[in-house]
Amino acid sequence: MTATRPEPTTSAAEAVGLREVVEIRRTMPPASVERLPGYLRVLTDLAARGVTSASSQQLAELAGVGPAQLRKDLSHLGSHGRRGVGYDVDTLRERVQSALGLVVELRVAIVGAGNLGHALANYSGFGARGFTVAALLDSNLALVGTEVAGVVVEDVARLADVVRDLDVSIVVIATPGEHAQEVCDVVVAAGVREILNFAPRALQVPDDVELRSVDLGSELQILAFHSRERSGREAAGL
Ligand SMILES: NC(=O)c1ccc[n+]([C@@H]2O[C@H](COP(=O)([O-])OP(=O)(O)OC[C@H]3O[C@@H](n4cnc5c(N)ncnc54)[C@H](O)[C@@H]3O)[C@@H](O)[C@H]2O)c1
Repeated sequence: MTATRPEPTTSAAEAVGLREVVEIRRTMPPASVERLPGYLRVLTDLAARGVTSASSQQLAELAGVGPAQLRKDLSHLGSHGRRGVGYDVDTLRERVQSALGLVVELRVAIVGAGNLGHALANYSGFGARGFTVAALLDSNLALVGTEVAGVVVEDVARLADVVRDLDVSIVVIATPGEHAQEVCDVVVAAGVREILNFAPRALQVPDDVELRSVDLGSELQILAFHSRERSGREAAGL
């Protein structure tokens, strides 16, 4: 494993302060939290283009939300745009990053180095959003020792060591569904509290573990439902 630990960045933490971050997390409505990654993406793009300030109208348009919604969400961070000037892009970006806990780069391990594991490990966009794929693990010994995107695949039997040694805080499960719960149990036992599951299984985790599941198939089915509904309405002349 060649990955080195990232240097902690303190500027964002200083900008908001740990106690304030805890308070923001406690009081911010979950729906507002869900929109923060979108705001962060917009602010990161603007900063990369050298834009230093932006109005709520501009930010809202880029993020695909209403300006009133955006102002309300950002007010939970204690950020209020200045009339005629708007928001300072760098300061707001630091606040959003800080509220999301991205003051240090978070280290992710992917369990399952198959098609999906490869695709995720090769995705170059994580770095810009505060994540490093630090480890890739698999039970297939033919894959162990091979390299994907500069990361050497480890035996999943070493998961607890890898989590500890590489300071992994988020694990992505990309194994077949029938193995996902056993993998999940090992991940939880290794002390990981944030899990992103791609396997088509409803996983059971303790209350203090945050589990999110991604299911592109369900998303497509929902789009298919809307497509059918629209065709039906059009056919009926409604
Ligand atoms: N959520 C989505 O939108 C979405 C999209 C694509 C795939 N998937 C799911 O992601 C999973 C992976 O898909 P894929 O195409 O990469 O499959 P794949 O068969 O190419 O890869 C699965 C990998 O998991 C490994 N594995 C099996 N059991 C394991 C265990 N106990 N511990 C560690 N590794 C183990 C296998 O050796 C293999 O390398 C599947 O469950 C699939 O249904 C979900």
